[in-house]
Amino acid sequence: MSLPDPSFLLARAPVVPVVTVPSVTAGVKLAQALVEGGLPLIEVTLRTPVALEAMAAIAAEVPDAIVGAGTVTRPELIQKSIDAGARFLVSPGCPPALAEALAEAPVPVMPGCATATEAMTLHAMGFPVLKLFPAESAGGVALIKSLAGPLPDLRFCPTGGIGPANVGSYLAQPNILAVGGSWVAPGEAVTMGDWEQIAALAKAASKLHRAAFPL
Ligand SMILES: O=C(O)C(=O)C[C@H](O)[C@H](O)COP(=O)(O)O
Repeated sequence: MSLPDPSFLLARAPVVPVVTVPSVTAGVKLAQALVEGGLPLIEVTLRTPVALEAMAAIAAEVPDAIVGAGTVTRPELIQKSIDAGARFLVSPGCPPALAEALAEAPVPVMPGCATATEAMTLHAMGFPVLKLFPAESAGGVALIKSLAGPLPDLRFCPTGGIGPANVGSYLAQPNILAVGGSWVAPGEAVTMGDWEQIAALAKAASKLHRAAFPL
């Protein structure tokens, strides 16, 4: 069985900003800055009360943004996210009931895994691209390289602990399509409304080279 494939979305940018929005207005401004910097894919974490509303506002007001929902930890968040305009879904981990519900979603999903067993379970369910989370503490680039041998068909979008210092080594792996991270939208810059800084960080990230998608 094959499920909707996130690869065509991830082809758009090497970095998926993982953003936590304090308000709807900040979410829209943040999305505009990220798009301006060249990062159209935006994962809005469902960690703040305004997250769904902010996602809907981004979908309506920032037409070049491709907004998705992150921190999808419970099945009931799937339809709510899609109703709010999410075009992809991301989960930090994947207990069986959540994995089964995500496998029914009509949009591409990147379910989270951190071990070979979790990756194999999700792959057997038909998910073609997995989030590796928390990437750095779970084993980082070494883990991704190790998984490439026995699981050559799997592709990853690692997230957690990735930043300017190590992003290049992740994107050099052919089984990594893109990485996720919050470093392009630092909380302080969001709070201060420093959209120029965020656009500049996004611009630098958008130019990163990926082994999986030769430019
Ligand atoms: O909220 C979720 O769904 C998550 O899975 C966690 C995020 O992906 C990480 O918090 C981003 O990691 P950092 O770039 O290290 O900040």
